[in-house]
Amino acid sequence: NVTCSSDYKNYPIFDGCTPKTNCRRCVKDGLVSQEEIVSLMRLLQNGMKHGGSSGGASILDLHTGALSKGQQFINIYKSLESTELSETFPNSDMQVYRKVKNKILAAIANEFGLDPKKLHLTNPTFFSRMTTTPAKTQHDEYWHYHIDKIQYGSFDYTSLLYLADYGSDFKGGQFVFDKTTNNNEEVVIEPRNGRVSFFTSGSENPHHVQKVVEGVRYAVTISFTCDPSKAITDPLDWTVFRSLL
Ligand SMILES: O=C(O)CCC(=O)C(=O)O
Ligand SMILES: [Fe+2]
Repeated sequence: NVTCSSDYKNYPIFDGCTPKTNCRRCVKDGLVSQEEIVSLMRLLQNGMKHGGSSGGASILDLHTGALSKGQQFINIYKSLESTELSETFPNSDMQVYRKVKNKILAAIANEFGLDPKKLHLTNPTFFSRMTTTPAKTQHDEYWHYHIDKIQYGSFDYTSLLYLADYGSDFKGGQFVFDKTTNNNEEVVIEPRNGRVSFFTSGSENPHHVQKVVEGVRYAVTISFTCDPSKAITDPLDWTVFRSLL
């Protein structure tokens, strides 16, 4: 448990959801199965084939279609044909993505004693790939100290799902909760395949990612808000998506 910051007061408050006196950090293993990890890695790798940053950090956002490419971002939903899209992101894997998101939402609601209906997915929610390639733009500089609520605004609860193992798939790249005025100790989270870490998004939980010094680090940032006006929807099935074109 950590003492909640007052960051949340600068935003609309949603009773029974907005962190007030119950701020925490939590790590859970075993929530996501190896089979589910395989599906998520397929989505990530298939998507990255069509892009990838020229620097060390690439993202793929399945909600907006944003994909790092070179020094910029493209919208993969606009740049691929609909048949290519359904091959790149099979519906069965997209279903796993939605299911895993719902499991994490349920775990957060349970941990914080919230009604899961009050918690909504928000932007940005994205896959990340971090490598040792030197940064070319600011977007590649993933290692900076930050506070999610300040950086992203809508976030109230941040979750991170790791898709690679620290120590074997990559070296460096540990997640660090930095010291605060109330908390004089750094806490390091070791990324592990299938490990889910979640925490309240305010200044009580400042953090950074150490630079990756070897190998490739894969993760998903899955973000939640209490503000229904900041909610985003799940990516659609391609059969539905295509019928809308
Ligand atoms: O990948 C991680 O461990 C942390 C990423 C992060 O801090 C963020 O997306 O805001
Ligand atoms: Fe963060």
